[in-house]
Amino acid sequence: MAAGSGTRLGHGIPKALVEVAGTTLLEHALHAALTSRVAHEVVVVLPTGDERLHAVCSKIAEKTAATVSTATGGSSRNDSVRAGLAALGPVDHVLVHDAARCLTPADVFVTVAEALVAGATAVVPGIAVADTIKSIDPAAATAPGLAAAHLVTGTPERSGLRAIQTPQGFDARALAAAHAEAAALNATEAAAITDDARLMEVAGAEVFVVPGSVDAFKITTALDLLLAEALLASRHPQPPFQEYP
Ligand SMILES: Nc1ccn([C@@H]2O[C@H](COP(=O)(O)OP(=O)(O)OP(=O)(O)O)[C@@H](O)[C@H]2O)c(=O)n1
Ligand SMILES: C[C@](O)(CO)[C@H](O)COP(=O)(O)O
Repeated sequence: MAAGSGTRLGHGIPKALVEVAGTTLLEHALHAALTSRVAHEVVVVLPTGDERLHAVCSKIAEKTAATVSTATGGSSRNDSVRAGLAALGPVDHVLVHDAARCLTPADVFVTVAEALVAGATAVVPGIAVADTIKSIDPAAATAPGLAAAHLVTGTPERSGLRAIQTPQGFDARALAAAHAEAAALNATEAAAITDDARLMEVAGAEVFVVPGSVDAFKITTALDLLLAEALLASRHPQPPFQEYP
């Protein structure tokens, strides 16, 4: 998924085109996906008409035996996922990945794919939560003199929480059906669906969490980009990547 605008990153270009260690986020993401060898077909969902990102996909397509094609994303991540699914050929399983999580190690793709092959309908990578998480009611009135404060409504037990990442893996037909049902959601309901696994939960499917990676963080703000640069400096091989499986 590479059709986002990268507003929070603030580079004024699609986030997938932003570079880390001289290579675009998109190429980093595709490098991991292709290195994992779990996919024979890759559909890259891009912003409307961005030739630079199409050029990245064309360059990579020449270096891999996998089929690499593109689709045009929509105004929301869910719209973009639907566009990608529509462009995919007939498959049993599908992994949906955020290009923004471009440093996700290849073995996370393998872990998700293996769980699908073992029979899971929906599988997401996740990591333990380091912070204490509290729920709030954003709509509740704040106390006088506490304008920026929100009343805490609960503290879920941290051991029962996971920070969820991508790639998220699914039975392809089940995911397509869940997305078809989601088209009937109103804007508020749709905005509450922040990952594909939630759609599957709403559709009544069992969703399993498998181990993710701290390297699979989502590049959202400038701080994340600094972290990505530091992480890449510790990795080998360094980009640019010369070949793909
Ligand atoms: N309409 C959209 C929105 C998001 N995405 C993708 O979904 C992933 C997660 O989205 P996010 O991190 O929010 O990316 P942006 O939407 O680009 O970021 P922002 O919200 O800051 O604009 C990203 O890989 C992004 O490219 C997408 O394909 N289509
Ligand atoms: C799909 C996701 O990366 C799982 O954590 C996350 O929900 C994407 O959120 P965003 O607001 O669309 O970046």
